Amino acid sequence: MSDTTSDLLQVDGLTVRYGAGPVVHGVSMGVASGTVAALLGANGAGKSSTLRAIAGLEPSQGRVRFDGQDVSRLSCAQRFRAGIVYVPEGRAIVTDLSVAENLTLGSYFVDARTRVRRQQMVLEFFPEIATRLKSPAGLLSGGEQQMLAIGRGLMSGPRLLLLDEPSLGLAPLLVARVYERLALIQQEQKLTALLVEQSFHAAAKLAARAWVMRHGHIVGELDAHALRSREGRQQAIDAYLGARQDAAPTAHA
Ligand SMILES: Nc1ncnc2c1ncn2[C@@H]1O[C@H](COP(=O)(O)OP(=O)(O)OP(=O)(O)O)[C@@H](O)[C@H]1O
Repeated sequence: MSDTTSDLLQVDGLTVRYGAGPVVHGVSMGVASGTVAALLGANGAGKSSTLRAIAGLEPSQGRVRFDGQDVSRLSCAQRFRAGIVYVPEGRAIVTDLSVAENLTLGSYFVDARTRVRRQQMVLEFFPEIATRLKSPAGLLSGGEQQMLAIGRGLMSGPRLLLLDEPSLGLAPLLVARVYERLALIQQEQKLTALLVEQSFHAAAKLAARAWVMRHGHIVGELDAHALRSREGRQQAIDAYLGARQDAAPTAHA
């Protein structure tokens, strides 16, 4: 597993349990500063639980280090203030509030000047919502709501963005559009992000590293080369399905 001192996020032996048995079993991973990494896997593999535990939204065992500091005992609010920002799946925006108000929610604790600057930046990345600032967020299309959810995350000035399945429920064209924007943000803002995806295709274009989860375990790790090769794709699919245990993807660090 990747675990170098240059990693902004280091996770060691993370275990999450809701009832008796764990749904995430001792997961370890590292995300380097300025890179996007992905957690891949089928429904119920434990991806969201892992991401939510890193954000401090689920109780967990193991260690989460952020920028060299052990944040394992910090609350989700303290982790948020440290710069760990979780963008939930399902475009969890406040539908009754306007687009502008939703963006403000993401920057509640910053001064007005910073808020204006960040909003300008977000609207440049997502011009689709720039003309809809006064509309109730619930009237946006699915893709626009996802853009708003990511935009709200960016408003808080994240040092690490935790993106829970940005492609969920979107048509392929919209998935491509959302991922294009994420690539642009990564390029221009040197964003560090860990994203959870079921769609290998979507994540493979953006991520520099990925882990495949199955039944709460990491069963494979892919580097940028493997993510973009046909062979790597097949290995990941096999690992998703548990089809060829002997062919699970291996590290290319
Ligand atoms: N709050 C909860 N209480 C009890 N069990 C839960 C809870 N959240 C998730 N689980 C269970 O934990 C396991 C892992 O779920 P998780 O959502 O982390 O998987 P996932 O890989 O993100 O799946 P999906 O892609 O469908 O969201 C599943 O068996 C799920 O039913």
